[in-house]
Amino acid sequence: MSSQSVLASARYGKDLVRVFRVVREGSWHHVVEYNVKVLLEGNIETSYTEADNSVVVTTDAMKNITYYLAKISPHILSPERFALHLGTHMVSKYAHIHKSFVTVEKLRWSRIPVGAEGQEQPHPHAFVRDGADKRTVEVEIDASAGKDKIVAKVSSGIADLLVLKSTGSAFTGYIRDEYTTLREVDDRVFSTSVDLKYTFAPFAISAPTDAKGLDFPAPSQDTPGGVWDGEIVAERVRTATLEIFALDESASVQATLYKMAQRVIAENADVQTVTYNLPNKHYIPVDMKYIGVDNTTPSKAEVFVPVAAPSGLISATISRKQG
Ligand SMILES: O=c1[nH]c(=O)c2[nH]c(=O)[nH]c2[nH]1
Repeated sequence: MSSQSVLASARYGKDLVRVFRVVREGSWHHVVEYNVKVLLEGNIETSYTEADNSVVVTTDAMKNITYYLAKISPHILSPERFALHLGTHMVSKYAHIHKSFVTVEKLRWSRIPVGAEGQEQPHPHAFVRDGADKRTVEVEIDASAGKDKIVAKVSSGIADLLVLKSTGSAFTGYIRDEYTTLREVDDRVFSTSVDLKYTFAPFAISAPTDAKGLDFPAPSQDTPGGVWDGEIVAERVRTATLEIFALDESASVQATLYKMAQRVIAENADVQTVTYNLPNKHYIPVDMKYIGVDNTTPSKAEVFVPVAAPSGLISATISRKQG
């Protein structure tokens, strides 16, 4: 039995580490809430093949390191930088760990506007969950060429950004054959839950420098508005996505997706590729002919059934043209 199998790959760690951090600037507070995943690769094969736990950094320790860095990292307010800090810390702290994979999901906490109508000011320490969408960051730290030759790959994104428009969307001209029952429409409801991911070019990054490995220098080709300013990029991508969704006279989900992606690439010099996954959440006009009421002609359609399943699923990756 043993000669027939080989350990092809192995990776382990902690998932769903929930952490909330407050940073106080006097009475002006900043807060972040993250769901963190930390996975490691390296010389860990024998823990699988020989029950050798001497190579195991416990997943419990990974959770503790996550909380400790949440306490002391100067990068905690940026999910990109926090993930880079955590990932580089893991490979530099443990000699036999060559790669780390850190995922951070950032939940929305926005300042509550208070004050007289039209003169609202953001509250210094009261926040509201003003959307179910999440900002996501995935970092891969590769130290397999040496602890002084670490390469970082970062991709960021948005998940669960639910949008709907009640006009400004048509769908016509598609293949019509014996399987086609869909009616062509010049006006329909368009709703999707945006899931997108954009990648930055890989870059060299130094290991944490002090004895405890608690800080690390910026990436060598740090550029303003790039991975080091992830919040700026994320806000631009969110705004571009929402604006194109609202303003585009949509010919299809595919065509609107492409316009969103083109704007993301045009506005963010450090973004190399962007991938959108757009479910087409169908809203079907109720047929009321049985009672002599027209609710199916697009201009007369007012009552719809939101259909959870099945949904379309339109996806594409758009890259920056080289050269
Ligand atoms: O925007 C759309 N793209 C499709 O590919 C498709 N297919 C379908 O049935 N409805 C739609 N809508």
